[in-house]
Amino acid sequence: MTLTILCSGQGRQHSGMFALTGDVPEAQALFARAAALLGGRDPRDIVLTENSEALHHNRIGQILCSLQSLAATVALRDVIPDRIIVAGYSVGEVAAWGVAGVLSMIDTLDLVARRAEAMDAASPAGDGLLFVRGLSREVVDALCEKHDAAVAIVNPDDAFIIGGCRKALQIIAQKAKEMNAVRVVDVPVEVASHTKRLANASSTFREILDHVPVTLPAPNRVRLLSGIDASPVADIKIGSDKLAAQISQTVHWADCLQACIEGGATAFIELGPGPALSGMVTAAYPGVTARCLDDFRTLDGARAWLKRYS
Ligand SMILES: CC(C)(COP(=O)(O)OP(=O)(O)OC[C@H]1O[C@@H](n2cnc3c(N)ncnc32)[C@H](O)[C@@H]1OP(=O)(O)O)[C@@H](O)C(=O)NCCC(=O)NCCSC(=O)CC(=O)O
Repeated sequence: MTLTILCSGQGRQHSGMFALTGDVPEAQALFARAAALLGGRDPRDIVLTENSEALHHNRIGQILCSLQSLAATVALRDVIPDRIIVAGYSVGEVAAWGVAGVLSMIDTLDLVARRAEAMDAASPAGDGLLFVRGLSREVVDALCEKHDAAVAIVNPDDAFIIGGCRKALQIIAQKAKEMNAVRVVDVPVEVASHTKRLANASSTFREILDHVPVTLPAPNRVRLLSGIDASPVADIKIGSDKLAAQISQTVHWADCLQACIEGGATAFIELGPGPALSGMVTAAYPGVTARCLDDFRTLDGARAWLKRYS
């Protein structure tokens, strides 16, 4: 039995997201660091007091999502097995490096903040992401080419995240509906992540990575995957190149999940806000168990479930 930990990307931040992790003593240093990165405001207060729009601003969103993956990991550390696969979706890939022990958790949070700043600096105002399910890759590519957008993330089962300026995304959404796409939804993310529009942010982030201590390969029984090609991350230079490149290159998430399955994954837990990734696993691999932290009412419930795999 092999457990896979999935670290969420932006989009599902919510007021109750720290209900299980906020009081965990081992996570207090992480909450304190996140507060320092958020201008002295405690992330637990931010999620309770700010509206949904504020929680989905790029920099705040990246910090909140990553903080939750890291806090949940320290909270559940005693029941996380040594042998795991770790993969992160979008900004979750940086958190995955922290979860895998390749970066210190504090460095991970700092890096996420710097990544967000580089992306905000590089991003034209009014950019965003759109979700489309039910059209082929060829059709989606053609729509993107025509309207100056690009496939940001390839999800399982003909589901795509498309990045571009909101005006272009509106036109693509309309056309996709006319073509009978099964589902078309705006994603509450305010940058066109994983598209060439953020090429400058990749370069900036690559330089930043050179100044952070990285321990690669990961500990013996930890397999860490790269989002852009689903291969194991084993080398510092190549790994850093890919982690920076993913800011402006398509993430092949369907391939990543398939690599987890081929690597022996029999159960998945999503550590982050919301059920987006665990839901994708359940839909794409019906025989595999997938849960997210938000499925549990208590940390003890999550712990009991994880004990089956430790
Ligand atoms: C965009 C979404 C809200 C779309 O989810 P939805 O649930 O609305 O849509 P969906 O198509 O998956 O599911 C709709 C219905 O179809 C069903 N369904 C699911 N999979 C199916 C399949 N393969 N075939 C047929 N039906 C399927 C579901 O059960 C659901 O049923 P029913 O309706 O019966 O329930 C979600 O994918 C999401 O939250 N994604 C995470 C956000 C994201 O992608 N963020 C980008 C990160 S970028 C980032 O992080 C930037 C950075 O920093 O780099």
